[in-house]
Amino acid sequence: MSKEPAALEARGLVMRYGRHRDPVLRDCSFRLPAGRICALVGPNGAGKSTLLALAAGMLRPTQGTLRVLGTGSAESRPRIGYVAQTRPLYPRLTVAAMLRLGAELNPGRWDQEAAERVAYGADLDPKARIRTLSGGQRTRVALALALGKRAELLLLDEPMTDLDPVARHQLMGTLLAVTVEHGTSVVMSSHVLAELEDACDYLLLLGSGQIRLAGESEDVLTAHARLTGTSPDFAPHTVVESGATGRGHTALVRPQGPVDAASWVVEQPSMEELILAHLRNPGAPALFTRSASPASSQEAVA
Ligand SMILES: Nc1ncnc2c1ncn2[C@@H]1O[C@H](COP(=O)(O)OP(=O)(O)OP(=O)(O)O)[C@@H](O)[C@H]1O
Repeated sequence: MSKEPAALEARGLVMRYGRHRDPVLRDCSFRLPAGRICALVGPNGAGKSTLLALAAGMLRPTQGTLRVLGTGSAESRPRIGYVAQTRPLYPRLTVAAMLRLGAELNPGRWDQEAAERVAYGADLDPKARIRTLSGGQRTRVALALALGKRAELLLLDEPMTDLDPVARHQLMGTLLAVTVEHGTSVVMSSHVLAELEDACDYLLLLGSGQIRLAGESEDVLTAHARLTGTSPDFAPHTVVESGATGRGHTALVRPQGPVDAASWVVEQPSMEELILAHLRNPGAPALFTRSASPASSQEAVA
C-alpha cells in the first residue's frame, strides 16, 4: 500500500554524543506524514532537541537514517525552517538587517510580509540590535526568519517558552494560518501541553530514548479510555496507569476489544491527561498509529 509523503521518516535511529556515553536516541523508527502540525513531547533530557537538530541537519546520527522531506537532511536544508532552543542570531545586526539577511539567503522563496508580521507584531523597533533584545523578542525574530523562508517543514524547539501570553496567542495564530495556507509541516516541542492540544493534530512522545506514542492526536486519543469502577481488575485491557479514587478504582487503559459499560464508567481522557499518564509510566507499551509506523513490531491502531 503506498503511503502519503513523509515530512520525517526515521529508521533504527541511534544518537549518542560520545562513544562511551549512553545513547540519547535508541533505535527510533517512526514516520511523520507531510502537512501535519506535530507536538513533540517528553521529559527533560528525553532527546527532543537532539531529534530536531538531527532533522535540521545540524547533527549526524550515530546509526540509522532520518529522511527529511523525502531526502537526506543535508539536501533538505533549504526547505527547512529551524528555530533552535538557543535562538542563534547575529547579535550585532539590527532586526531589519537580520531579515534582509534572511531574504538574501533565501532568494526566490522569501516572504518579507510574513517575516515582518511576526517580527514587528509587538512594536519591535526594526533598528534595534539583536544583542539588545529580550528573550521573547529574539524568539520573534527567530520565528520570523523561519516563517519568512517559506519552509516546507518547520522544526521549532520550544518556540513559545519565553513569549508573553498575548504574544503566544498571536504568534500561534499566525503560525497556524501560514501552515494551513501553505500546507507546511511543523514539528514543535513544548512542555506546555494545553498549548499543544489546541494547535497540534499529530503527536510524538519521546521517553527513555524511544518513541512511546506516535500518530494522529485523534487516533491516539480514541485508542485510550478512562475506566472507573469498583474492581481494581481492568483485564483484558492494557493499563497505562491505575489508582484508587473516592469513586473506587480508575485506570487509563488501551482497550483490547469492547469495553463493558456495565462494569465501568467509560470516559475519553483529554490529551493532557493522556500525555501525563504516559510520562509518569514510561514502561507502558508503545503505540504507533498506522500512518506513524514504518515497522510492524509495535502495536498499531487506526
Ligand atoms: N552537545 C551535547 N553534548 C553532550 N550531551 C548532550 C549534548 N546535547 C544534549 N546532550 C544530552 O542529550 C540528552 C538529551 O538532550 P536534549 O536537549 O536533546 O533533550 P530535551 O528532550 O530537548 O530536553 P529539555 O526538555 O530539557 O529541553 C541530555 O542528557 C543531554 O545532556
